[in-house]
Amino acid sequence: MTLTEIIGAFKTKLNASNLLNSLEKAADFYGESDIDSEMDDSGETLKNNPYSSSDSAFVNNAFVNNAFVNNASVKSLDAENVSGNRKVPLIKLNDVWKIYQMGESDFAALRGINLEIYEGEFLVVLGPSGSGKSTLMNLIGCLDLPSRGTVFLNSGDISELEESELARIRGQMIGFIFQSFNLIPTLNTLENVLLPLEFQEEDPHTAQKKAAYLLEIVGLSDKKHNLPSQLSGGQRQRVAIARSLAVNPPVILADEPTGNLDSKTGNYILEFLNSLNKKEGKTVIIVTHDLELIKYATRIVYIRDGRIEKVEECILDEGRK
Ligand SMILES: Nc1ncnc2c1ncn2[C@@H]1O[C@H](COP(=O)(O)OP(=O)(O)OP(=O)(O)O)[C@@H](O)[C@H]1O
Repeated sequence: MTLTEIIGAFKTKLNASNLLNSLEKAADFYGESDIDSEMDDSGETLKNNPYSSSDSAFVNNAFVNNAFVNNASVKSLDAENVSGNRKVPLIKLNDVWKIYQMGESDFAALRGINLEIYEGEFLVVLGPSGSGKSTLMNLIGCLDLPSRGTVFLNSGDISELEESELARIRGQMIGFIFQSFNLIPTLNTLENVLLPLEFQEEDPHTAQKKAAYLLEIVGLSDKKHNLPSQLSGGQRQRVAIARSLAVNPPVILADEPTGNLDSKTGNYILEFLNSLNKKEGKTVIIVTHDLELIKYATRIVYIRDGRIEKVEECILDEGRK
């Protein structure tokens, strides 16, 4: 199987019926009332959902059964090599160290991290400023490589991959939501959301429809032609979320997603991520120092001074689903 075929197997659709709750929340939040008109008679599909033509369900078992890379030289943790019925982790960090050079001296930002992350988790990584959260997120998101130890992404050792392969996996598998939004200042809202689709060489007409659809989901249909500088912080964050969802990635990594937002917008964004996790089955990984976020977590990883201090499993009650 080629890398393209493997990635193709992971490309999934946004399930329209499952998105309705998110849309309804968005409608409530922004005081819009025309969302119902988008539904067909059964109330289950959105007429204009450009993601609904795909034929695969979101949670695809292929995701846990295939390595990213069909390369004999890559260390593999194939299902057959795992004893019993234990699931194969989507992401696995094995004794990971990150050491930054500081002039003559070295600084170890991560010191022997061991962590397994499974498909469908809502993982919250909590820790004080400087504890290594962003460094950890960069490694989980294949944006950086460890100084020592190994990062496996769906059983493939990422350090064995060419940068071009890593970039491709990042582009198609992982939606990043950063504190700084990372929007391109010279591109308007629509163009920013179109960017990853163009990178993926999506057909221009479909790409336009997808971008418009996502801006509708995040309540910014009327801001398509605004530049980032003409948006509020919360609106920029919502554009960043729309862009991160454009290629429908199965994994969403967020670094302080509510960082500088007012509490209403922050809550809306968290509810939206929660909905993507609980209803769409997307794996959500958030690094933060905000204790408020733990109410959404299925697991909490506490990090301090570059080490995992403790890991807590969370049992969700009905009200938090
Ligand atoms: N490129 C770098 N060079 C040197 N030191 C770095 C570099 N990046 C991060 N560090 C150091 O590594 C440590 C961990 O940084 P990191 O950004 O991961 O922390 P954090 O937990 O995300 O902090 P915050 O919550 O303030 O964003 C800090 O002491 C930081 O100063």
